[in-house]
Amino acid sequence: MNRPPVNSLNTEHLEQLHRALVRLENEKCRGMILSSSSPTVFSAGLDIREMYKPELEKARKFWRTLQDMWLKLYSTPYPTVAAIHGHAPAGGCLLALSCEYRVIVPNVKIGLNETQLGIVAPQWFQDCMRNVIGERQAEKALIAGHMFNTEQALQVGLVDEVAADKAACIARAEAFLASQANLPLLARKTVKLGFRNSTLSRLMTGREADTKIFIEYIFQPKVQKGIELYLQSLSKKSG
Ligand SMILES: CCCCC/C=C\C/C=C\CC/C=C/CC(=O)SCCNC(=O)CCNC(=O)[C@H](O)C(C)(C)COP(=O)(O)OP(=O)(O)OC[C@H]1O[C@@H](n2cnc3c(N)ncnc32)[C@H](O)[C@@H]1OP(=O)(O)O
Repeated sequence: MNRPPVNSLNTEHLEQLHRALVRLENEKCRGMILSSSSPTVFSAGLDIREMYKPELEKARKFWRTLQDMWLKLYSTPYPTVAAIHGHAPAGGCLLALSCEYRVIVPNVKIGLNETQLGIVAPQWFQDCMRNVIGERQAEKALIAGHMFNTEQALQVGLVDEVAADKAACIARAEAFLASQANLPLLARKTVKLGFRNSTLSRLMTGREADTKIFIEYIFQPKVQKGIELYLQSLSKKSG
């Protein structure tokens, strides 16, 4: 990902990611490392400005593009690793959770923090967390909107490994891909999709309902007010 300053996910960036995933699949790619050009941020999650006083059709397109990108990422036939050498809140955490393996560096925060922002992580975000860290830990983390530090993320199983820095993180991600290289492709893909099928189907069969929930939620005046205040707090911080 290369969308400075924080790889926030707007419609255009989501479309780029989706196109890249389609191309990798068409080219029969043998593995992907999802990484960031930023030295300190993996991805800041959804671009909050896409949800602030949006036009209805633009908001719908934004959400559908996110769904398209995630459905592709979660179901890739090739192995995927997230090299998390920077913070990964909310949608950034979703990207990492959607890969098959996660390597992180020290001093990083990662988690689905939506509750803390006064919004609710959609069901499929929650499913991804549950699938990785289990029901009990996911429930606790989601209710609190907890951001895990590196050590906590490793302890709870949210990530698989800690590497010293970006170079080591990429090297460990490559090592994971190498460990998968000799597995028969069809068998590997079939098992992966078997594990992920119920989560994928839940969104695929409920896409319109999911979009409707998103639209109804973000268009509430009190939610808009919360988004406005959050945006102000973010830009005050950097200003
Ligand atoms: C089961 C039933 C379900 C029902 C569900 C119903 C409805 C669902 C409805 C809504 C769900 C919506 C889901 C949302 C998921 C998300 O991803 S929301 C996004 C959450 N992201 C965050 O909270 C991260 C915020 N950012 C940060 O914490 C920090 O920026 C950082 C990532 C840790 C990096 O810090 P750093 O110090 O390096 O950078 P700055 O903070 O100075 O930021 C630089 C610059 O970037 C802007 N910015 C940061 N994050 C975002 C963002 N996510 N979107 C847009 N812009 C962002 C920041 O404002 C600065 O801008 P500048 O002032 O112009 O320089």
